[in-house]
Amino acid sequence: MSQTFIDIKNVSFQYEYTQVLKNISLKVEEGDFLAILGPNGSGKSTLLKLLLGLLKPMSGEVQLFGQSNETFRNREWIGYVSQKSNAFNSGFPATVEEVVKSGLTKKVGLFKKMPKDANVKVEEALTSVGMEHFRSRNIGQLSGGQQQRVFIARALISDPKILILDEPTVGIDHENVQSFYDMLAKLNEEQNKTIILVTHDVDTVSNRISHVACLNQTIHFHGFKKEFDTISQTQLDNWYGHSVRKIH
Ligand SMILES: Nc1ncnc2c1ncn2[C@@H]1O[C@H](COP(=O)(O)OP(=O)(O)OP(=O)(O)O)[C@@H](O)[C@H]1O
Repeated sequence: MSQTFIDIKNVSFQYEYTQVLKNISLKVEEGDFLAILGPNGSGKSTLLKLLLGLLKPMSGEVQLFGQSNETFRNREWIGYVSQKSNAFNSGFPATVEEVVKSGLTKKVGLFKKMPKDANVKVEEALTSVGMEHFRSRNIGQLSGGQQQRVFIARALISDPKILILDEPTVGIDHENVQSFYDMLAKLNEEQNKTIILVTHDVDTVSNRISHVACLNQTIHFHGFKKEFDTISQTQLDNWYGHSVRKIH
């Protein structure tokens, strides 16, 4: 039986004056490949920050691997790639290898020595995202989509159980979005990574995803991708507050 990795129980959150999330309940099981969809400002990044323990709910509780987020210590089990991580200018002085290796500091600590097999781990992580031939390249000389893959490799190097990606397809052109999802699906299927990705773009939700959650202050829908496909355009427009395109 699969294990519940994330259990969000009736969580509400507000910044000083703005109520952002109301009574959110959501479970993520081991092996899920979940897309969280919602318009700009619907609370997606805030929800991720609550999951990562960067914010605390006003009410309700977030449990990670059966433990309260407050006391959860195995942070290396969760790999996170933030929004706009792929925004280096061409002169940025770091190679792909250096960027990926820096992901190990989460596991070994900032001032500890790198493990002997660090180079092998870099190779494995880069191969997982199809970037093994770019190891010596300067990070700033890669395209947005290639940089995004490198940051996923950086998150993968500490062998997380969950990979959380905030709007990873922003800046990737349409032809490459599908191969990007294929790469994520491979991580999900072959390496059993549970994946949560956030996007405000209904268009980019690929069939490779197993589950979809629609968020706009509350969770309007959470279920299998094939159930999501049966939701009417009008219903989606209502949740979004404006017209959205759903492309099959
Ligand atoms: N630090 C903050 N202080 C006050 N309000 C904030 C803060 N961060 C976000 N907000 C507000 O909370 C709401 C939700 O923001 P959030 O970034 O979670 O939305 P989002 O769904 O990720 O949006 P986007 O798709 O544009 O990235 C917005 O109205 C935003 O202006």
